Amino acid sequence: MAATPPRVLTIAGSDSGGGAGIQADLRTLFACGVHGMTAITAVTVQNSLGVTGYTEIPPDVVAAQIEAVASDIGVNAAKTGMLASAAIIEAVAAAVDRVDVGPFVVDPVAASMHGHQLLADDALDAVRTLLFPRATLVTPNLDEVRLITGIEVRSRADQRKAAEALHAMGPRWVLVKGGHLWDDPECLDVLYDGAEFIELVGPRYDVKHTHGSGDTLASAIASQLARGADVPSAVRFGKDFIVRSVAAAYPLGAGVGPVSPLWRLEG
Ligand SMILES: Nc1ncnc2c1ncn2[C@@H]1O[C@H](COP(=O)(O)OP(=O)(O)O)[C@@H](O)[C@H]1O
Ligand SMILES: Cc1ncc(COP(=O)(O)OP(=O)(O)O)c(N)n1
Repeated sequence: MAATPPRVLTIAGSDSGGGAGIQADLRTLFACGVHGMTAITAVTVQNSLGVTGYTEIPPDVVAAQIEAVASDIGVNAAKTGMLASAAIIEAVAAAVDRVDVGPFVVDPVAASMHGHQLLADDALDAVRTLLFPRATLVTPNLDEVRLITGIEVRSRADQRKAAEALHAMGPRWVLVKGGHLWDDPECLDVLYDGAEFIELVGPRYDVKHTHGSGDTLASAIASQLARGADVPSAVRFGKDFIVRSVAAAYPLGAGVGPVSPLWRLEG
């Protein structure tokens, strides 16, 4: 009998195309050698061309999924993705107060890469006041930074200003991802704990297929937090993991294909 691996809970939406959301999280968690568990928040109708609709899961069912796995299996780290509504965020915040989910990574997913809204407008306040203060780490992209703080990031210096503004909302660590800083020849992500800035620099690959990159990064980070890594080490692992996964991205359908963690299972 094998030993039980670390256990990671993802609280996120389903992507029927398999590129992002719960599907990307489980694929990444498996590739990182941990046991993945799910609290599904919404079922999206999605393919490589975008999202055409979604149905939300009732908030009490989202909370019940979290409590069911935490009370029996145990959770060494958790991450969030699409949470859809203020009511679901309220249910998630209350659930993670009731049970121990370990380090809590909040990826404040607001829209798909094609621009389809995945979070209600009136839920932003709940992200700021209910999720961020409970987070070990928040991982917004630059669109999410603008929605949450009002700061338009146009440079690496702006990324630091945004990190300070986000940190003031209560998370222990902030990772401002720089994938959308299109003019930057590299992809710089800035990690901040209120005292020190840590720059994670990676190449910017000229690829179309980057669907699910945010989910893959946050899941890879959560896998290391579940193993007991500190946040800077977990984020360094995640950055290396996403760079290799973007390099391994593949075409799918007529639109944008997914980044792929399968490189980790090969050879
Ligand atoms: N073309 C790319 N080449 C290499 N790394 C990338 C590329 N695009 C994004 N990344 C990296 O993928 C991660 C997610 O990036 P980002 O696009 O900013 O967020 P999101 O996927 O949530 O929109 C970050 O670590 C970022 O630096
Ligand atoms: C169900 C679901 N969750 C999250 C996303 C966002 O993924 P994507 O569109 O690839 O955007 P980024 O990963 O770049 O933030 C989604 N589309 N569906």
